Amino acid sequence: MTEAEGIVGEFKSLKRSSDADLLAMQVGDFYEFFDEDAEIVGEELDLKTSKKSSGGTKYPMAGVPVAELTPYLKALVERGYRVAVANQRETESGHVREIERVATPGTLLETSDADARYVAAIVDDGGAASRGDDTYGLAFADVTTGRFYVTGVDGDDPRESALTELYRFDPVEVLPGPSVREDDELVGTIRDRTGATPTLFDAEAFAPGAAERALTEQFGAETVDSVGVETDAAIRAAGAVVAYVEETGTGVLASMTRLQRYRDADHAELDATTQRNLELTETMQGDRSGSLYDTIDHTVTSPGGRLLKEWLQRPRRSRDMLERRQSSVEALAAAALAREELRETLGEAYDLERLASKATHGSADARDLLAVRDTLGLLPELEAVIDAAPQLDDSPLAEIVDAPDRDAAAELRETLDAALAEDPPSTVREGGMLTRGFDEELDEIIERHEELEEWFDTLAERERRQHGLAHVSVGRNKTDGYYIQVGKSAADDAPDHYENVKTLKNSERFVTDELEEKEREIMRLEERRGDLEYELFCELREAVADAAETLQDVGRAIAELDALASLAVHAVGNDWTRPELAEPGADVEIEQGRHPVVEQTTDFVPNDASLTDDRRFLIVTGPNMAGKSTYMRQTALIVLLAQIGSFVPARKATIGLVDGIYTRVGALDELAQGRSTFMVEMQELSKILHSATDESLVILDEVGRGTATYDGISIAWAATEYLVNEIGARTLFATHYHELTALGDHFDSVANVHVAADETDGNVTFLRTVREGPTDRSYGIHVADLAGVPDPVVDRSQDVLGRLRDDKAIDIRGSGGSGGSGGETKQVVFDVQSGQMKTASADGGEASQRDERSPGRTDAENEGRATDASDSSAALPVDEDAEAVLDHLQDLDVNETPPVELMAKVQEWQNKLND
Ligand SMILES: Nc1ncnc2c1ncn2[C@@H]1O[C@H](COP(=O)(O)OP(=O)(O)OP(=O)(O)O)[C@@H](O)[C@H]1O
Repeated sequence: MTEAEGIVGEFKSLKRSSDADLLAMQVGDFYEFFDEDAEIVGEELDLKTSKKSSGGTKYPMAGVPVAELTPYLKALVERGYRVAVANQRETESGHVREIERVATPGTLLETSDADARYVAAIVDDGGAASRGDDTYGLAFADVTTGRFYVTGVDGDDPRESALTELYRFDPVEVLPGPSVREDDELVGTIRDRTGATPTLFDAEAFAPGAAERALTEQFGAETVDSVGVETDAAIRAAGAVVAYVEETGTGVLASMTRLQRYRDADHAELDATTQRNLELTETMQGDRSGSLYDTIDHTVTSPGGRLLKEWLQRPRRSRDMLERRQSSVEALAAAALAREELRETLGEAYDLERLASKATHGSADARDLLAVRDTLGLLPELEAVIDAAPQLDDSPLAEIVDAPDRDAAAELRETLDAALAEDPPSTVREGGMLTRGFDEELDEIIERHEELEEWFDTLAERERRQHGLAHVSVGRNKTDGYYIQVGKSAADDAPDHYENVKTLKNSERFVTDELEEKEREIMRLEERRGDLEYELFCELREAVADAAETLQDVGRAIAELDALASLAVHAVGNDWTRPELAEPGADVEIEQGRHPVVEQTTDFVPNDASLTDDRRFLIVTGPNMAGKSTYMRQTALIVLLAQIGSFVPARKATIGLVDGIYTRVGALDELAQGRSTFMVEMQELSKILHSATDESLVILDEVGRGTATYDGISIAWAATEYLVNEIGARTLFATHYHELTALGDHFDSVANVHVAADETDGNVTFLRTVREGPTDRSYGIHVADLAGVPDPVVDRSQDVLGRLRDDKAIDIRGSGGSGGSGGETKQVVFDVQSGQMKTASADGGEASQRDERSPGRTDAENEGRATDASDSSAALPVDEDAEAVLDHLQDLDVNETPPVELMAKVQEWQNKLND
């Protein structure tokens, strides 16, 4: 077998032993890909492929230098490949190659972006699903920082809760458990919502026994017990993630020191839809810029930024902890100079969590350790800044900086300080990383090395003097080693013991025995120095890895200070105030509140919002574009900000804490996912009606808009009753269905407000002011005009609207309209009973039969009269069919009928009436 055959054969058998998509195998100074892998890599990365002969066959081959593997690996993983990496080791019997790791999206350590990279596992509690009370277990590990979270979700809609958790962590790779992987729809939704790559990991790893073993081995049985990972599914998910991280060989298990179980009782529920609707981390268009996070983020470190984002996505419910954050923000807001000093110091911090993780998997170099040293060194500085400012010193900030194990941190810092050279190279094998005085043997080597260097440095001068040589110099290069170089003109004077090794155009190169001996010595020293330094460096790196937990604590303290300072900066710069926090479920009262994002770019008109016992449910009306959505979102955002411990954009605010914020806002285009907009709207409504409690905040924007007017009104009406009677959530409900404002008269806790607009001589001015009571007009046509709808259409709609208002028949313009024949003008009336247009005779025909007191209005009539629900059936025209429909309607229990069924029924009745 030739060498090449051997290598391709070895490649293939290694490849077979792994389930990776591609294999990069080290062959000397290169990582090589062969055969199909070479073709894929060549194509994906635009890499040149060559041919390697093997057993009469030519195989494609592509290679990258060992030192340059990282960017290639990253690019391949980002394109969705799992890449196994086989390294070459020298043994007495030759090269041995073994797969040491598999790089996958979730275990790719070589990342430069600041966001966390989670690998997640999701486990379905098996057979329980059929009993309708299934539980999902979820685990998340960020291999770049060692963070590890685990949870179990159940409740009414565990599937949705599981998806919400996944959306929140936004993993890059997901390991679906055995039954989840058969659930194509779930796996598809996970992929759609998170963009994570699903990986089918060994089903065995998800088995309860194996998973529990992996978990206790990693974190210790006591930790697992005390953290209370009680559900089987959670243990299975967590165990599988541990096993996966171990199997992919990243070597970061050691940095996963803490198992964090988060309980939902600690957090306010904020589902994926609401996070999107409130544009927390990206806008509805998917831009980061213009999101709440983007607006309020003034952090100066990436861990600080990560933490602030996490706070926004996971608001808290504990008043105590929030008030502590508030006090810190308040102190930082008051002490401007100290705050800036603190931020300046924080700005020098490196990402300790990431560095700890790099140290544990052995990829940290001396510069990384220097970064650890310097960042640890910031702790006393931060403490000094806090100590020196009385406001800060009296605040919880002092405890934050004191929380990590300060002695351990100081000790590690000193060790690193005593060891590391000030400007180390990025290589770890060639010496130069450690400082003098750290190791005696190393010092001796360095000293002797310096002596020899000195000897070489002065050699030319000595030779010149001793042998009277002109034009002599001493140099060193890779091929010739050290040499004495003499200019051509003086070469003849070279002494006899000079041995010529090379002739160049203008000079000759010589060596001497002494020079060669010194050269051998300096090479020996350099090799020894490289080895010794590497050895000592590895010990040092291990000491850092051993202190991973301390580093994570310090990193966390720095992140927290940074996030709090960021909140203070924003509060001061935007005139925000500290909200008063009240009991869960208590009143929300906001004076002169503003929208935190819109106020950045607009001359914002502040508004009050008060959700108190006699007005827990606000119906918000007002013309299109008036500012209803803005008003509702700003209320939700102010509550959210209060629940991360931030100040809020308002003159004054009291926030009764919420256990969750639920929103149903606008129509997202989900048609791509094969669901109709109205179906999505109803699913979101259904989720809210299932999940909200009397401690929740609910924001509904135009529920029911996506269907026929009557269905819409009915659903909105029934949902309101349910929210008021059964749930009692604090709610803001914007609607164009003027009919709903009548609910204010029926329920003590329902109140009407409207966003005001002025109309003078047909010109509408939006006042952006929220006033009590329902609106009287809608101004939809004015908005159409603003939007550039052609004048004839705008004018014509004015005309139609006028006729509708006056209950007059409308003439159908043009010819060939439905029922029209050749150019003749027809008249129609809008029959409010059927929701249909009916052709009218010239004298008003059917129109005259209409019941003038009918309550229903069309969309275009929203500005119309309030409905008196109580007499709405009083004078309906009744024929046999209509009577049957009415009977059905009366018998129907709206609360008990699913929306889809309701739709079908309404459709059926309409058909009947049309017939
Ligand atoms: N209080 C305010 N001060 C200044 N500008 C505002 C205020 N409220 C809303 N706006 C601006 O008014 C515009 C319309 O607001 P918004 O979308 O909230 O209206 P809307 O009543 O919900 O409209 P529609 O009924 O058509 O959905 C937005 O561009 C917004 O920035």
